[in-house]
Parts: sequence; C-alpha cells; structure tokens
Amino acid sequence: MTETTLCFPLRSRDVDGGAAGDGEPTGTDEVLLIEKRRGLGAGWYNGPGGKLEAGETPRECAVRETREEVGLEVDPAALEKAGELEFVLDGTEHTFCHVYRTRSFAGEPTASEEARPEWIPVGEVPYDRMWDDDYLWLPGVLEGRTVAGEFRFEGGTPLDEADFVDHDLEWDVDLEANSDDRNP
Ligand SMILES: Nc1nc2c([nH]c(=O)n2[C@H]2C[C@H](O)[C@@H](COP(=O)(O)OP(=O)(O)OP(=O)(O)O)O2)c(=O)[nH]1
Repeated sequence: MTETTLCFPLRSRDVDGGAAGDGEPTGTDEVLLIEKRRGLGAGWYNGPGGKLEAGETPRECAVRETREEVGLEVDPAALEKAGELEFVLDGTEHTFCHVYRTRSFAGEPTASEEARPEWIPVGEVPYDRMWDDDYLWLPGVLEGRTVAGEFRFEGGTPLDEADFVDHDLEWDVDLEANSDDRNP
C-alpha cells in the first residue's frame, strides 16, 4: 500500500461584467491543477501531490510535492484536510490518499519536468481528462466539503490502466479527528 497526497490550491478571481452587464465585479474561484507529465496518471489533470517519503507526515508531503512540482510555497498550518481516499485494486488496498485544499500560498506556479500547472475556474475542471472517479468527489472538495471514499478498480496494474468499477462515499466527515495522520 502506498500513502500519497494531493493538494488543491484555490484563489478568488474578480471578473468584470456580471450577468447583468453592470460592470459589478463577480467572484469566481479558480483551482490550480497540473497536467501530469510522467508517472501514474501521466497525461491527465490532477492536483499537485505524490508519495510520502520516509519519516514525513502527509501534510509535509503535500507541501513538499507542491513546491517540487509547481514551485508554490504553501503554508502547512493553513492546509485544510479535505479528504481521505482509498484506491483498491483487485480487492487489495493499493493507495491511500490524503487530500488537502488551501488558499494560503506564496509564489507563482511554474512548470517542472513532472507537471504543467494551470489555474482553472472550478466550474470548468476537465473531468474528462482526469481519473475516472474524480468527478464524484472533487467538486465537493472544491466547494469546501470533506469526504471519505473508497474507489474500487479491477484489471491489474498499473492502477491508471485498470477499470474503475464502483465506490463508497461519505460526505462531511470529521477528518481532523482522524488526524493528519496514520503516520505515527
Ligand atoms: N485525482 C486522483 N488522484 C489519484 C487517483 N489515484 C491515485 O493514485 N491518485 C494520485 C495519488 C498520487 O498523488 C498520484 C500518483 O502520483 P505519484 O506522484 O505518487 O506517482 P508517480 O508514479 O508519478 O510517483 P513518483 O515517481 O513521482 O514518486 O495520483 C485518483 O483516482 N484520482
């Protein structure tokens, strides 16, 4: 079983010209996604993230991966735990993923060998170019909700070539109580 993280940085954008065309600013939320260039899920959009290193907490991992992949410095204390997702492959737990969101970060996203970053309005997230389960949980996470989910895949490794077959989801769970961390 691999323990991983995902981090979804969010920002508000003021856009001129509301529906009424009265020039009133309208807020729209954007999320920083990456187009993953290599490894598991290459070619698909996702949040920055990756595998925990030895001795690292999930929160530390989310901060490090976001820095390494897109050069954004997120504030660990302000990372909000948004989800805990289990990916099961052929009946065996394959990956446990800690999901975070944040509005507190510094710097400008920059492309790396691993990732091409892109700010995308939350209503325009390209679910057809993401993992097959993401449309089930990411919209709620981007709205500020918390989720615990199990997603079952079949068809052997690698996980990103297996078929997504079914899932269980629980919303508005108390993740802080579970704590950051299955890591001792
Ligand atoms: N959004 C989303 N992310 C997923 C799903 N399944 C899954 O493993 N992930 C995440 C967990 C990890 O953050 C990421 C896997 O990337 P990774 O960075 O660990 O894998 P990699 O092979 O590129 O690893 P590395 O060589 O860079 O260490 O994908 C899914 O169904 N949806």
